[in-house]
Amino acid sequence: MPDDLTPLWISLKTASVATVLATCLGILAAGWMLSYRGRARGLIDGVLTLPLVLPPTVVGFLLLLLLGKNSPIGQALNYLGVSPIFTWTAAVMAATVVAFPLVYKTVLSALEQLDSTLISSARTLGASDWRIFWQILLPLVWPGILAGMILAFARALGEFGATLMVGGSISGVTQTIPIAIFFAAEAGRMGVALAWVVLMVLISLVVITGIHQGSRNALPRTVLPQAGAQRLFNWIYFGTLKVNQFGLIPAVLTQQRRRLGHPSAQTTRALARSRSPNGRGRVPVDTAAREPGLPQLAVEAFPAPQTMTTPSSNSPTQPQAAELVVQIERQVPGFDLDLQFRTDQQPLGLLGASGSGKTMTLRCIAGLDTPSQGRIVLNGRVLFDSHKRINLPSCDRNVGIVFQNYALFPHLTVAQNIAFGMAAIPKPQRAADVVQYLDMMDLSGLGDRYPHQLSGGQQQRVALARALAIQPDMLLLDEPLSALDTYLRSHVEKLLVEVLSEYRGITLFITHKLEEAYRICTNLLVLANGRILANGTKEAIFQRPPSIEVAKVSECKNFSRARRVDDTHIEAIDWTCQLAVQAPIPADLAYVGLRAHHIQFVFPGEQPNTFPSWLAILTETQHRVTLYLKLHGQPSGPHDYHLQAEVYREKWDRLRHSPFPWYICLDPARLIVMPE
Ligand SMILES: Nc1ncnc2c1ncn2[C@@H]1O[C@H](COP(=O)(O)OP(=O)(O)OP(=O)(O)O)[C@@H](O)[C@H]1O
Repeated sequence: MPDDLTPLWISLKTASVATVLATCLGILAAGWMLSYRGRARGLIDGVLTLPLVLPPTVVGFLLLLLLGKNSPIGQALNYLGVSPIFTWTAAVMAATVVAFPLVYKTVLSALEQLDSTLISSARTLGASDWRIFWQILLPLVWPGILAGMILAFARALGEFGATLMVGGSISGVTQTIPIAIFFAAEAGRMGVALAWVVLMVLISLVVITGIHQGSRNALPRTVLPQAGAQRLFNWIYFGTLKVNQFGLIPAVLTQQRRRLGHPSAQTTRALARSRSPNGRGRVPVDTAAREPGLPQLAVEAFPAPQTMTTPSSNSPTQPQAAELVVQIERQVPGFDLDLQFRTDQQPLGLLGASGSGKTMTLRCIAGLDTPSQGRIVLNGRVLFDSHKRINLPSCDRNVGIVFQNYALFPHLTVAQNIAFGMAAIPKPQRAADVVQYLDMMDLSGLGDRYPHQLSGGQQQRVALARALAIQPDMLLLDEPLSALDTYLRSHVEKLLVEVLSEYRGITLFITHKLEEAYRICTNLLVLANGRILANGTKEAIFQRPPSIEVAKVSECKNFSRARRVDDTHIEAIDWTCQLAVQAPIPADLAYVGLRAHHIQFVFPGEQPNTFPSWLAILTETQHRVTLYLKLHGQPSGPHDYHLQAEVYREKWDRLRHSPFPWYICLDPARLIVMPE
């Protein structure tokens, strides 16, 4: 056994201080690197990682060059009467430098694996980069940080070469265990060296066990809130440091529930009503970039009704109509977005095939993406103007966004999620608001749960409540129902329709499903390849699609090339028939279309455009049957058909027993004529 244990205490002291320093520097460097997208990223990352791959003696030599008496830094320190070389400080520096990359790399990879929509959500909820870092990123990568710290401690504890170079082997000052082992072995004191080795092995085993535990905690994000380390972190951040912002909410919620006596859903729906076009947003009116010539924004355009107990109700002023004007271009490799549209308070549905640019449009409007050029004006407030170099950060746009994957903060409770964007509202009022949002979204009693303890539909309602809670001037809903099953979808959709009917701001609703857009939205914007194909009321787009592309997006199933015969007749080339039409025939007529459910089964000679048809094949759902019909003659196989007709089961049950041919009427009033 060694007679002098000071190397043990020096090692532990040095490794502990170095771990703390390396952790602070590593977290800061990783946080900065996460947002840095410059060209030098690879080079900077390489430099920061270098101590991990360089031999420790090289690191020590470089430190000597940097801090030695002949270096500018060394001379400056000398001038100040400080000389770190061959002191305990030098040993700490050496250990910090070699341990730093382990924290930096571990934290950076943990940050990079985080769902980016969490950061986007936090931004649109008004959080600054600093707040996002402390309240979202850091808690979520806490297990990763822990693992990085343990690795850093192990590395610092075993440090030898660099320490020897800059700290030397001063007994009782810089002589750590590895140095003590080296000199004991060199002096032939093998027993002492062995005793130090056994001690190091024991310490290393403890560290390895710690790493194992740390990595177990770091695994599934959904179990994080249950993890002890995460609880501790939440307690530190949200229970102590941020107690005023979050920690009190559950307690206040309970009090408020009692005080408010569970306000009825009817009453609390009034919350949505208060979302005026320029409601009580976080962006102070006078600090927002303003469209020249446009009237001053009303801060509280739609006063809350008497029953409403919303917190931040200011005195009512003159309402101003909600309006969003978008004129943007965005070029990325392989895709070119070029849009111009204007919308008002009526919900606008963005329809289009996958990759048509719907999400990119939303991200540009929310400030999560920057258009190459153009301008975006919301209620007279210029959010983006490439000519005037205006680009409001998303935290100042007052735009609520709901993502397809909900993007709820997994380490915060439901109440804390909803309250996240309400930092500017006084605490008691904020707590009352949260209660009302929970009630409004039929989530009463779930405020203390974590997102992973909720069903998909409940999570989506929390996401909607969280977006509404910032009282946004605009709601952006990116396929909010697509991850839900049929039952939940119709439930959440009903709630959404109710909320939107009360909401006074702009709503953009992205979906692939025409029926969903039709039920929720008043107007539709049809996109393809980054361009607008159609923009108008849903009825107009549905009844008179301006092109075959729009007709296809609007789920028209039957098309034929067409030629004009006279003012009221066309020839349907693919259907091999002449058709009477009611709509004006465009000069450059190219196609005729008919929706599957508009095909009627009639008696011969009853109506115009009636033709005999035979069944090629059919498909069925529980309610509807799709019949693939061949006109004028019997089909040669299942793929030989002209038209698809959709009928309800009851109709099919009557029709199926009728002998062929079945006579179908292509109603002149229903035929869609489309130009080239
Ligand atoms: N940051 C980016 N860099 C390069 N290409 C991008 C970027 N963001 C989007 N794109 C491309 O732009 C196109 C439009 O993407 P976008 O996500 O807007 O489509 P979408 O209509 O929302 O599709 P979906 O309905 O599948 O979500 C796609 O081809 C996509 O690959």
